[in-house]
Amino acid sequence: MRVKICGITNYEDAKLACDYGADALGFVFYKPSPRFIEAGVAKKIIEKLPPFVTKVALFVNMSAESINGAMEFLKADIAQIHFDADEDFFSKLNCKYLPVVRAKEKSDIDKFEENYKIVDAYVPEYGGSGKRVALEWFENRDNSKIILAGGLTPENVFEVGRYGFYGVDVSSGVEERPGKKDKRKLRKFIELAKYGLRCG
Ligand SMILES: O=C(O)c1ccccc1N[C@@H]1O[C@H](COP(=O)(O)O)[C@@H](O)[C@H]1O
Repeated sequence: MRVKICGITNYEDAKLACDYGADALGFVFYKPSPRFIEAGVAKKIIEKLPPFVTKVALFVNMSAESINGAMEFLKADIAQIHFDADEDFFSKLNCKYLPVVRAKEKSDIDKFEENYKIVDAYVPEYGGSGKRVALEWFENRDNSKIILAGGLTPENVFEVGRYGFYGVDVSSGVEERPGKKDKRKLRKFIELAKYGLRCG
């Protein structure tokens, strides 16, 4: 499984995640989040990252025009659209994007059927809440275009291996405090998600 580590706020955490084998890093451009990062700071981190790590910029409730501008400035690879948006909105984006389904019920996970997408648990406030999606919703279906998010930790990531997800996305579950990653949790999460599950 591919692993995205979200909520990167500093180069030290970004470097550690890359060294441990993360496939993607996420930067949160949503001011109320404790993981919010200024665009200028994120840009400097992105410039230093290795070429084979995908740089993801996460947006909440922003216009397509503002997101296009931010993506151009950041030189990030993918925009994570962490709010409900319609086709008209997506058609205005000039960049690669990942829609997020904030799932309240099982039928929600079928949205954006043709796209790669993130499925996160619905919470009224946005993101990084640690709330989980019900895993039984993913039984007996093709999950190969789904990146599972929501409440994943080094302790529970082994549970998701058998569902055939494209990847997993974690933010709060690998932190020592909001906005700061925990070295041991980062390493354990990435190793278990990427390699541990194959043998187990
Ligand atoms: O990480 C944040 O602070 C955040 C803020 C606003 C929207 C989304 C956010 N993070 C995303 O939320 C999910 C689940 O996070 P967690 O692992 O449960 O803490 C994930 O997709 C993050 O990218």
